[in-house]
Amino acid sequence: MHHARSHVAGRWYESAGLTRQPIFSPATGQSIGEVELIDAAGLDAALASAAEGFEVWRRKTGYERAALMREAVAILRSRKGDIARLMTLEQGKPLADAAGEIATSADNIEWMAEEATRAYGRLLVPRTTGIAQTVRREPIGPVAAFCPWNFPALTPARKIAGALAAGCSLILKPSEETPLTAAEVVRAFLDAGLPPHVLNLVYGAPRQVSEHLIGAEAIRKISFTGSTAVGKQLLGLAAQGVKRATMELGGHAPVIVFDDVDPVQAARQAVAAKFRNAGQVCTSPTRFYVQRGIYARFVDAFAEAASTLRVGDGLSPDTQMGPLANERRLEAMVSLTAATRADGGRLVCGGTPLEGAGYFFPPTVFADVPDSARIMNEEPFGPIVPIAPFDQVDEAIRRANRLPYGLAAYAMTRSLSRASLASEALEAGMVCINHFTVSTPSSPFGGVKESGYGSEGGVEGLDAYLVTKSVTQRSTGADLEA
Ligand SMILES: NC(=O)C1=CN([C@@H]2O[C@H](COP(=O)(O)OP(=O)(O)OC[C@H]3O[C@@H](n4cnc5c(N)ncnc54)[C@H](O)[C@@H]3O)[C@@H](O)[C@H]2O)C=CC1
Ligand SMILES: O=Cc1ccc(S(=O)(=O)O)cc1
Repeated sequence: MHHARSHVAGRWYESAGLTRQPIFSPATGQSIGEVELIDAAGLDAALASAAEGFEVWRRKTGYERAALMREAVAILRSRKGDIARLMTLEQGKPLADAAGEIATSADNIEWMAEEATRAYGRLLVPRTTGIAQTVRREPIGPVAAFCPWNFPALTPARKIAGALAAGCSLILKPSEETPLTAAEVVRAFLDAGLPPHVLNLVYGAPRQVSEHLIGAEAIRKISFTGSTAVGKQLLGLAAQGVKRATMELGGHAPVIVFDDVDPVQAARQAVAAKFRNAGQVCTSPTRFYVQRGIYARFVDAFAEAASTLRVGDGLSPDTQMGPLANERRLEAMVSLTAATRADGGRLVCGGTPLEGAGYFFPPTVFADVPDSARIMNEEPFGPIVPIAPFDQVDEAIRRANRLPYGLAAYAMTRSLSRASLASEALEAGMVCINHFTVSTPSSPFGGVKESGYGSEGGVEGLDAYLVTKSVTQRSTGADLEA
């Protein structure tokens, strides 16, 4: 059995009477261990620790921070196989995807470590002699970072990387549903020699933890990845203390497939992206608008590729799509399938939960889904996909932009002018043309509209943890001489 507990002020946190919560394997529905939920005293200790850690870490040079981060990267890479197994066990995704996520996490930390040496300020040209004007970039302060369960390593890694590179300390609250992987990411930094107090790890009742931490004076910035609904609550709390926030919230990514592409190739490429992590990805290609000339062939090819995906336990090497991460998502898929049928969608494949233990739902494809359907408006966050035809280019763009979300958007075309039009007109923080890899370590990851604001990754991901100070210094003049 596995056991997860908070790590506060340089120690694994222990206290009598802490509530314990089971950790479930999504592949079996059975408990694989427990996570201890921190109490208020533990949160206060984490706050004091983060304040102390900030004073230590901000004084390190960018080169010292980078060296430590690179050491953590080496440790993560050396433990990739073991951590990936834990991730698959508690989250469900196929082992190869879990290993890929650890590799990507390491790449992100490595890239941000290099960026730690480039947090340049500016030297301004003064208007008066005897004046030196500089712009300094300084770490914002202790950060509270909240992560969900769909990317149990990458989301913590991105937040830790940006904060540490900038010189901030952190209190990280991963999802209590996938606590084991996040603990291993933190352990890599501790084993690399990160000074105590710089990175605190807490598991707890989410609302209690976020209210306690965001309301505390010590915390200067929050970073949250999760649903738009929870993001709005946390933003409200942050506003009370005028605290900076990075918000990576929900999405409902449109995919516009123009009639100049090969529908079979396009469908196969889209299937691999759509069912990655069983569709539980905020940037998942979600609503497909396919130009009428290739619509029928695209739907057929999509359904064929989707229905031949091998669904099973992520620990099995044959598995291409694992279970949903928790029972709530399975229930949500059953409900959304019924709603999409009732809303006029034509079921092409899937639609019924797989028999047996675990939270398995098959790749499910609906065609002819009207924009009024619930699934065209609510983030499905699972392996169900609605497809609809369109006729005119401007119609497709308008329908793609009609939701309050703006995280990722995709277009497939061989036409340069259509590609340029889509890049410009789609209201999203990330646009991909003819592929589905929305992010790399150097690219800013973030959304617009109700998908949030701020970015992780890229130079923007470092900037998110820095404040700007303008310093004007006059050389000592005769008037000040003793
Ligand atoms: N942007 C993303 O990557 C994610 C988006 N979601 C969205 O949320 C929907 C529902 O997901 P659920 O986990 O069932 O529900 P949820 O919205 O309650 O939770 C989402 C995440 O936020 C955390 N959370 C919830 N309340 C919190 C609070 N008061 N303070 C701090 N953290 C809090 C949870 O621990 C979880 O990790 C999904 O269908 C999807 O639309 C969920 C996970 C990740
Ligand atoms: O849901 C969050 C999320 C989405 C995408 C990626 S990736 O960069 O495409 O791996 C990671 C996390």
